[in-house]
Amino acid sequence: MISIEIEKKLKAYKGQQVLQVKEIFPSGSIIKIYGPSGVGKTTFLKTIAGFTNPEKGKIVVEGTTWLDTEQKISLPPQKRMPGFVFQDYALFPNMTVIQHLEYATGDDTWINRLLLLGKLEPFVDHKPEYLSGGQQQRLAILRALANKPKLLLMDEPFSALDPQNKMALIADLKVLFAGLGTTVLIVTHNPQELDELTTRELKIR
Ligand SMILES: Nc1ncnc2c1ncn2[C@@H]1O[C@H](COP(=O)(O)OP(=O)(O)OP(=O)(O)O)[C@@H](O)[C@H]1O
Repeated sequence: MISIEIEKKLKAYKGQQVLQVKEIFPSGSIIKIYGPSGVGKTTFLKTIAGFTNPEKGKIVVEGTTWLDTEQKISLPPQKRMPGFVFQDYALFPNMTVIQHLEYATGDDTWINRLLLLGKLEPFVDHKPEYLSGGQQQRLAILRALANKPKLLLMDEPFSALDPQNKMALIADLKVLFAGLGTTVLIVTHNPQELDELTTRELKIR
């Protein structure tokens, strides 16, 4: 189970905006997160991962307290280590596809399964600049899955994929998430396209 209660002031251009979320997600649930532009969806994911802190809040993931502002507990990102698919991918420019995955895991069987899922086997020796936008985005997804995280945070993870690749990948991910029992939070601008995959939704207003 993942329990999240946060209150965070956003650096809004005009006025004061507060991101406020109080939710409990069962383990293994897949949640789509949506809401107006600028409401704080990306900031919400970054707060869970520990890249930024809220003024008030408590985050408990599978029995471990990641954050408790009252108790002055805030685990650093490297101790939380959820899988994270960044909106801009954040790939390593000097690493090939295979090196991105080997950096996160030594499990070659798992790496091969991921490469197949992302249709990236022909490109294992390519660095990001020699991949298309869609291939880069798929690599970002595979890298986030490489260490089989219990919690996966995805920020607009399918935005660069054509409809056919998107549908195929979503179907494969559904099976893979179920196998891992991973809880997945997916920020999307297009909630309908995730109907097949997600089991819950969270609207941030
Ligand atoms: N670390 C931070 N602390 C406080 N405010 C932040 C932080 N990072 C971003 N913000 C502010 O939070 C607001 C929301 O940004 P964010 O990117 O989270 O929105 P979003 O809902 O993901 O938007 P979009 O749908 O357009 O991607 C912006 O006004 C931004 O300036």
